[in-house]
Amino acid sequence: MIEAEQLCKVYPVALKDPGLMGSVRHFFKRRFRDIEAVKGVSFRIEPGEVVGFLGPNGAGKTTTLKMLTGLIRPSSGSCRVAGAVPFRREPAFLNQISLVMGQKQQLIWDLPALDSLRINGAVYGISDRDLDRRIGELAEMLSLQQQLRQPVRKLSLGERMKAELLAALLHGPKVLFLDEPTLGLDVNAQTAVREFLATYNERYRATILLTSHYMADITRLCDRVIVIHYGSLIYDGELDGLLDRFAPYRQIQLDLESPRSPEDLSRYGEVESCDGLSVRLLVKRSQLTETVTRLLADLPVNDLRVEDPPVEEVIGRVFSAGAVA
Ligand SMILES: Nc1ncnc2c1ncn2[C@@H]1O[C@H](COP(=O)(O)OP(=O)(O)OP(=O)(O)O)[C@@H](O)[C@H]1O
Repeated sequence: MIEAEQLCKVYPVALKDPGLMGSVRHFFKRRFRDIEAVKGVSFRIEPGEVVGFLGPNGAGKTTTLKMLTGLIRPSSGSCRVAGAVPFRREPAFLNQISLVMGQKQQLIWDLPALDSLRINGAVYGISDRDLDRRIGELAEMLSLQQQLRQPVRKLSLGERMKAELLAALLHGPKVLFLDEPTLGLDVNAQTAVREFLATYNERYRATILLTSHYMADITRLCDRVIVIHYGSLIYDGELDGLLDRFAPYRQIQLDLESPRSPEDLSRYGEVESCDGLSVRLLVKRSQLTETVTRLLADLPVNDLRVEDPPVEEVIGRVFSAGAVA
């Protein structure tokens, strides 16, 4: 459904010195610098897959999404989405895709969302009957029936994002590109959007490529993740595989009956924190059983818990390692 082959994007950026003299010089002699935002990225996504697209700020995620949706042309390489070349922006292609950007909105601020939805319906040539049915179906899935009659500016951020999703899905796209769909939402609204996307994918088998800085979105929705860093692909595979590979440590949380010094504890593993009775140790996965046995034998342990480090931390480690899968 989505194929990218050695996709590259170079942005020429004008260089201008500050101040009036800088502007004058720039007027007569323009200088440019090339920014390689995406450098030879290749991947393939099958119909119905939900794939997380991860990378630190400036990695090239939005640029890649813009190329896949035909908003910008690749500098080199090629891509196909739903069998079409995105940059040609043919109606048959546009009818099959949707792009939702968390920080951009398409609904008209002063009108009720329902009016914007009717405009979208007309743009996509959806009959009134089909449009009403589709709005009803999606509004029910999003629990948004009441709010559609209010001006968009009066909706909460979460309600607005739900209405944006409704607008983006009116024409029943087969491929959905989501750029930070839960950005800035509170925890409840994030969960609602996430659950809606999971149900939508299950019900309609839509293919979804999703970027998000919230790991809960990724762990709930995506089995597979693609990670890019400085414009290059550094991992494409199962989320679990990524965690196994980049989380070789496990965390042991200890409650002790009598305090021990960090120096004492360092022979069991890396001491992450130690405030007397409560201790957090990092231990290599391969040495976990042996270390737990030693801790229980040597120390007055009241309670012991073994935990995986948070996914955010693991992904952070992947970014800084910049390793290729
Ligand atoms: N229109 C543009 N002109 C020049 N440079 C650009 C343009 N758009 C993006 N860039 C640069 O390309 C690089 C990749 O940007 P992009 O927005 O694709 O990253 P991103 O992974 O989506 O980041 P974020 O997570 O912060 O949204 C950045 O260095 C950015 O400054």
